Amino acid sequence: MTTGERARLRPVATGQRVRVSVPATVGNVGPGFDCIGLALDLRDELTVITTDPGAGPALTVRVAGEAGQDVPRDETHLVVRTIRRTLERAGYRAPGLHLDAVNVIPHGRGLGSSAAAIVSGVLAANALLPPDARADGEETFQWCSRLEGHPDNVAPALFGSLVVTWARDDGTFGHAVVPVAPSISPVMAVPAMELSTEVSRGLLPSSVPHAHAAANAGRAALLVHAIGSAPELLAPATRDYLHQDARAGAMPASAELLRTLREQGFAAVISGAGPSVLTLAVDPVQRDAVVRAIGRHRDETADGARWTVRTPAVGREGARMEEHRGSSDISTIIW
Ligand SMILES: Nc1ncnc2c1ncn2[C@@H]1O[C@H](COP(=O)(O)OP(=O)(O)O)[C@@H](O)[C@H]1O
Ligand SMILES: N[C@@H](CCOP(=O)(O)O)C(=O)O
Repeated sequence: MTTGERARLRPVATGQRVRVSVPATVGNVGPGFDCIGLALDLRDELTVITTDPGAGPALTVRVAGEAGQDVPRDETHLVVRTIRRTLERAGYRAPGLHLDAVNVIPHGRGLGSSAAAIVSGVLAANALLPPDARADGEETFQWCSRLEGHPDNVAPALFGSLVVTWARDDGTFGHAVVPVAPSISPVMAVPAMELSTEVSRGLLPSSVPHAHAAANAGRAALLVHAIGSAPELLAPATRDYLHQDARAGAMPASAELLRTLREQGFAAVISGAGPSVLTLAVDPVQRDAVVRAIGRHRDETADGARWTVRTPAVGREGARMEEHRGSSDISTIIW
């Protein structure tokens, strides 16, 4: 944006307060590379207030929880950058901004923290705009996907549940939400190490054998059936042929845990680009068995991964956006 264009941006109203909550997401879910994602009930919370810059600093950022010490507090903060870009795209700017973030989603572990940050920023910015300048749901999905690059994270972050996405010929994305069978119980094993999505994507081959592509198509189709109405098929339905082996060298402990769990018949996958390992248990009884199996693996192997095990429910609700008017607690849910 040129200086002249920037000067023409209109300020959004000061004194607005919006709150957004966005779930963690598991990209790929095994064979759904870059196109299937699942929301988990682990949610980042963000409050954004527009302030009068004459009365204090132009930007203040408060962060608690995951990566609280690591993320920047300035204009380079991912949510701040996203808010600014989204306002500018609509012809507006923020006079002064205060952000209050409570992060629950671990960073760089394959749980879609960057998608959650981008979705939070886009929804917050949209709510700060005058109603007639706001983007609708479809436009919001396209813009978030463009900023993030991975619709398999963005779609479940926005809409919840399991979502199948596809690239249209014109470069936009479609999405279809698939209900998840009520008994399905996720188990997430999160290692201490981080792996950036960018680094993990750099390990992928530029082409794959036709037989692998064909086998993968069968498993991805089966996944959509299994997750909705046939959880007993989840183990074969989560077999991937496109990305997990290629990335294993960057996360050997995750690859080893994945192998151990799949050998026991559990539906384990690398979560997103890794290095966390997600298992979709068919019901809560199997979920407890998976947790015990991870515990045994941890005791028997000195892999140094320092696994943390979490059992969040499926995120049946996507992002939630509340707009607060004035100083009262009365809010309107607008997403
Ligand atoms: N809530 C957040 N606030 C600020 N930056 C964030 C937030 N979430 C993610 N990020 C940025 O995104 C990076 C992680 O993104 P990525 O490598 O795609 O991993 P993943 O999305 O799997 O957690 C973090 O290191 C941080 O720079
Ligand atoms: N389809 C993407 C998913 C990346 O998810 P993240 O949570 O690791 O950012 C990929 O496999 O690269």
